[in-house]
Amino acid sequence: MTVSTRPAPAFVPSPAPVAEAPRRRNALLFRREPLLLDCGQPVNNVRVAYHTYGEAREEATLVLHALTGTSAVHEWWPDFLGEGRPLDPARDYVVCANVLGGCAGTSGPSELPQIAGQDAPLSLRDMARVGRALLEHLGVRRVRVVGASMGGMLAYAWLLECPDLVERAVIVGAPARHSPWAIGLNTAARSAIRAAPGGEGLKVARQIAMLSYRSPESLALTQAGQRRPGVPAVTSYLEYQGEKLQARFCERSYVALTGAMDAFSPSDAELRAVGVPVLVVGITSDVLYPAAEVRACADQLPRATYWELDSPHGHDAFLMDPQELPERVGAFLRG
Ligand SMILES: CC(=O)SCCNC(=O)CCNC(=O)[C@H](O)C(C)(C)COP(=O)(O)OP(=O)(O)OC[C@H]1O[C@@H](n2cnc3c(N)ncnc32)[C@H](O)[C@@H]1OP(=O)(O)O
Ligand SMILES: N[C@@H](CCO)C(=O)O
Repeated sequence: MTVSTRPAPAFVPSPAPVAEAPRRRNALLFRREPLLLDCGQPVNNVRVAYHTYGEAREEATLVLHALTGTSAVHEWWPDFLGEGRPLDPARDYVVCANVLGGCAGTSGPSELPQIAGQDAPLSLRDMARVGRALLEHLGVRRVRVVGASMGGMLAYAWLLECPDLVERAVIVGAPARHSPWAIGLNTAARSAIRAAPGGEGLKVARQIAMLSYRSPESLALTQAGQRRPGVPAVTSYLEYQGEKLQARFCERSYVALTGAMDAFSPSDAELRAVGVPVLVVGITSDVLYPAAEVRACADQLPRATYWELDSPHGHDAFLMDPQELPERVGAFLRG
């Protein structure tokens, strides 16, 4: 593994946003042959919601979103997408799809099989196979993959499941497998959902998760003191974040996607067989996926470059405080 210590190349982002309002589209896939899920269940007619940016080409950059993300990259990663940025629609064909089992347009648990009255478990490899079908639908033959958080774990799944398609990958703030700590946090979140279905549990799940997406230092910087008399700022912050997620996300998707992440467990041999260059980025204050853990996974990849984003803001620093991350990613993608 190479550890990158070089200063990033000069990069001057344009202040201009993406020019046209991008439109979400749907593709109906697996109409004839079903998708065979890893759990053994077949699924026909999988709807995939996706955004594209730039002119259609046979080579694309595929962006993989995080747990509660959507295909609308322009909404959640503006530092990365746009003129002069690492994903530049004037130069690149950028594709992002909502994952199988999500709740932002792609077929979710209510449209997928059940086993013994429970939603069938989904895997990250199932999601990669659906992504491959979308690329075929779009006429894309080769991709550079960029994913953060759950999207980073999904990038590992792409490397293993579709090695013929991926020419390089960027993995930000993600391990190849969940630690007991990460599974424990998700277990507590799912327990909250099961204990209080209908929305209250999802709010608690988000509060638990938010603590793992920030850091002690970040909360000390942003949520010290009281918001209103007698109410610690962090308490009202977590309550508000719980309300916000409950308004925009689905608890069955939350259970399905966290379950898929927890179950993903590629072998060391699979990781050692990855043949393409991969940029792996750890975040110094990430308490969910500590940088050492992210780096240890990079160590398994024969052609990995590792770099660390130095931020006090924890796991979500890739969204809140990316600093020179866009330049690093842009330079790596350009090869
Ligand atoms: C790769 C991917 O796909 S990532 C997917 C992207 N995910 C999303 O876009 C959805 C998830 N969003 C997030 O995780 C966050 O919004 C982030 C990381 C993007 C930004 O985090 P932050 O800068 O801390 O902003 P965050 O949204 O957490 O908090 C700010 C909000 O909390 C409110 N707030 C802040 N402090 C408090 C407080 N003490 N009490 C109550 N409310 C508070 C603010 O008023 C603001 O409200 P608004 O959202 O209505 O404007
Ligand atoms: N905060 C982001 C990243 C979590 O991994 C999300 O809600 O999807």
